This record gives sequence, structure tokens and C-alpha cells, in this order.
Amino acid sequence: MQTTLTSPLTAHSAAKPHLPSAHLSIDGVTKRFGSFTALDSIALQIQEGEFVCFLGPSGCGKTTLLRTIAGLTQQTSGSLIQRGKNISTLPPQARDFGIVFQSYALFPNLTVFDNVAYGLRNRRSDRATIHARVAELLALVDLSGSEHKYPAALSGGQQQRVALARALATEPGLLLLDEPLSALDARVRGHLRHQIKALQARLGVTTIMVTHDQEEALTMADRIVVMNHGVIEQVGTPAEIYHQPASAFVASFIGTMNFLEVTAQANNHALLGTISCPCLPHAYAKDQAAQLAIRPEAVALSVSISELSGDVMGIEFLGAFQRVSLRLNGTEQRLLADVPSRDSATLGLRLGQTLGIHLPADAARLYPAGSNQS
Ligand SMILES: Nc1ncnc2c1ncn2[C@@H]1O[C@H](COP(=O)(O)OP(=O)(O)OP(=O)(O)O)[C@@H](O)[C@H]1O
Repeated sequence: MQTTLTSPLTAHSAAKPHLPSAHLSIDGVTKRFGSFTALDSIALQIQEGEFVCFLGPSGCGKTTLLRTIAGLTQQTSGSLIQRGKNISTLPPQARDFGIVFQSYALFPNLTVFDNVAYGLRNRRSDRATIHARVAELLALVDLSGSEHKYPAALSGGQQQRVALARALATEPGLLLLDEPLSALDARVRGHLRHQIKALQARLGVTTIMVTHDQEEALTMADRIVVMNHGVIEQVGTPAEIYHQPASAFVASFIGTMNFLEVTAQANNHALLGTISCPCLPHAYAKDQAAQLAIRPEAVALSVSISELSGDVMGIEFLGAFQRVSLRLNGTEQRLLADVPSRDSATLGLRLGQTLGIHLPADAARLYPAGSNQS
């Protein structure tokens, strides 16, 4: 089949269905390497046009899951359905995806034009179509005019943009990105992050990106799949993952979180030392040991001493806010609180000062004791 220029490359798919439909269904996928289980019964649906990030610490299985989707790794059990077609045992070349790897993986002996044209030539597209298509793709990634350069003459960011154009050349239904930004320096990474996101939104191509960088996932993804030890800990929008972490692991992995040792009390309270603090509804039995998790930005400090108070042990200037480290009076536990810079003068922040502490109930969530280790 020839590639034509009346493709969805130039506009966000107008035919996007009103009801979400699964582009990819992953059902009970397990991958074992010998006796080691890298993926344990993964079940996940990815909707048409979604940008999904697989996020997790090193070794959690995110790359293995991506490679399984591509057919580069064969799952031990479970199935994969793409647009209604069972692709579970198909070789990579028979699957419908384009892929960008962390290391640019361009053909060094081919020009930018020939790198991008590679897949189109394999499909026996005609010359005029290939030229028009490559020109369109290079314009999309802001590399028009670089057709005759070789990869070695390009910066890392430019090489990744060529890799992106190459991955999109054959209009794959699914774009797979395996840590595409992690080899780049911070400035280029930030720029390319926006470029990829804008391109994906414009094309509407279903995209899965593997990353261990939470900021990347939070800023780019429609939904984040947080993984740990071969299982999915949580699937949700960036706001859900940040504000309603489903486990202590997710709470500790995303952003900064305080964990305080408490014992659960009835009526949605927890005992911090001898002080009863209201918290979000929980299912813990009375007197059961638990951890109360609260983000530093949710903690409120005041000069008027309340029942819960602490001494300022450290102040870190972070521009828009100051991160204050407190030692809680009574329990000696440490608590971080972020104070917006404009409020720090009101508090007269200084080391050794005793401040009143308020932990808003709607930001205080209980997790099992000792459960936030990855
Ligand atoms: N071919 C293999 N043979 C044996 N073990 C493997 C193989 N590939 C991956 N693993 C193991 O499976 C686990 C998951 O690996 P995977 O590469 O998916 O992790 P990851 O989450 O992508 O981590 P990273 O960010 O470090 O790449 C790791 O413990 C890894 O050592």
C-alpha cells in the first residue's frame, strides 16, 4: 500500500470516536526470565489517541512491557489485542508501530533523508510520494533543509527528531518511545518534550512512552501507568496520580511526601503521638499502626502555637517557596512544609523557631505502616 499525503499527519484525527475505544488491550501479560518474573499479569487498556507513560524505578519492567508490545520480547503468557487483532505471537515486522529508542539508533551511513525514507522504501512507495512525505515529516520536526546531512553531523536532540520522523513515516497506529529524552541534556530535553507532546496532539497517534522521569510523565501523559517490581501500582491521570496516590509506593515515588508514623483512630482520625489528627476516610482498625502521608505544600504553618507544633530545623530556599524542615514536638518526627516566599516574611522564618502546624484532613491519607519502600 502506498503512503499518501492525505494522511492524518496534517491534522488531529477528525474521525476520533466520541466514545473511547481501546487501541491496545494487554491482558494478563507475564514475562519470566528464568525464575525471575519481570512482568506479573499485566492488564491494561490503552485508548485510541491516548498518550500513556509507563513510569517506574529502574528494573520495574517498563521497558520489558514496551518491548513485549512491539514483539521484540515474547511474553511468557497473556495476550495483546491491537485494534481488535490478536498480535500476541506476531513478529515485530508484522505489527503496527513505530519506535524511538533512547540511543538514537539512526543508520550512521545513511543521510537524514534516507533514514526517514527507510520504511517507505521497504513498502515500495513511489519516488514522488517518498520525497513529499520525507519533506512533510522533516518540516514537522523542524529539520527541513537537513536532508543531506549524516547523523554524526547532528546534535543529540536533532538525531532524536530524525528518529521520531522515521518512526512516524509509515503512519503507524502506535508510536512507542523508549526513554527518548534521557540521553539529552536538560535544556534540549525540555524543548523536545514540548515538541513531542505537540506533535502527538496534532497527529492524534496513540503513543506509549517509557520513562523513569516523573516530571516528564506528569507533563506529557494523558494517563500514567506507575509500575514497581513487575506489577502496575496505579493507572491514572497525572492529577490523580499526584493527588490520590493508590499506594504508599506511588505516594513516595511521585513528588515529595511526608510520612508520619501514626495509629489509626475511629471516625477518620489518626493519633500522632498524643494528638488526634483528622484525615481522609480510611479502613484501618482502631489502634492499628499506619503512616499518615501529606505533601509539604499542604502543610500550613502559623506563628500562633496550636496543639501540633514543631521547631524549625532547616530552611531551604527554592525560589517560589521555602522548604522548612520541622521536628514535631512530642514525637520528634520530621516534617517538611513548603511556605510560599510571600508568606515567609509573615512567619518571620528562622532556625530554632517554634511554629504551629495544621495538617488539612483532605490532604492527609493513611497507608499501611512501613509500606513506602520500593
Ligand atoms: N533479557 C533479559 N534477561 C534476564 N533478565 C532481564 C532481561 N531483560 C530484562 N531483565 C530483567 O527484568 C527486569 C525488568 O527490566 P526492564 O528493562 O524492563 O526494567 P526497566 O523498568 O525498563 O528499567 P530501566 O529503567 O533500568 O531500563 C530487570 O530486573 C532486568 O534485569
